[in-house]
Amino acid sequence: MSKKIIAPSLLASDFANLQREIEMVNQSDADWFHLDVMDGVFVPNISFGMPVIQAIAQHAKKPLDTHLMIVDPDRYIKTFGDLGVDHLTVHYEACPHLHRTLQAIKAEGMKAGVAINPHTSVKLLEDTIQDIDIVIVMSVNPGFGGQSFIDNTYQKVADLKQIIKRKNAKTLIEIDGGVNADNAKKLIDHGADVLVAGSFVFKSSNPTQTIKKLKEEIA
Ligand SMILES: O=C(CO)[C@@H](O)[C@H](O)COP(=O)(O)O
Ligand SMILES: [Fe+2]
Repeated sequence: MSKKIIAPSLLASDFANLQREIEMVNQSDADWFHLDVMDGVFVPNISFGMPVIQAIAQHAKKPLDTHLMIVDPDRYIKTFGDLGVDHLTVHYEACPHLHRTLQAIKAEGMKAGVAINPHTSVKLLEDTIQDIDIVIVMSVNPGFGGQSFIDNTYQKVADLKQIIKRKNAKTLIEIDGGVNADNAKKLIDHGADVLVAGSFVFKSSNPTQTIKKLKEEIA
């Protein structure tokens, strides 16, 4: 069985001590950094953008998994590539020419991801799945950390796993939103490969230990 991945979301970290938070993730059992970019249009919130990611990239020693919650993401693909981002995920709902967008991301040397909102069926990815490196199944409505996990995610993960198998694709399934020690193992059992965790990690009293426990939970 392939290695399961934990990606702490810096959205829930202490921005006033960002370097310290990055070092914590560097030293921890976490595998990736998850970076949430929000534009205040696609989602009703604004997080951080290029200058902050540039600063993060200077200190982070693990892959940068970047989740764009923005309209018209094609405008910035080259910029994110130049910043050294490793994975660039766009929203299905924001891309009228998804196949073209995926090719453009790969042409800049990044892994190409597609995120789907809770109301978006995994069936809509059938025709592009072989071109997608990562699918982020949103288990909350995007825009904010600290929300409650939506239960029908389990079924979506199982259905998506079937599509990936049937199409002989190598796509990773990533779950984003409300992930904690209570749902982590069940998500993996349904077919997830990557779990994003924001509040559960950074709002805990010992984030390093929390990451370690999550990793043990899904091992
Ligand atoms: O993309 C998003 C929210 O839109 C996520 O990446 C959150 O940052 C996850 O935070 P928690 O739900 O784990 O607190
Ligand atoms: Fe995210």
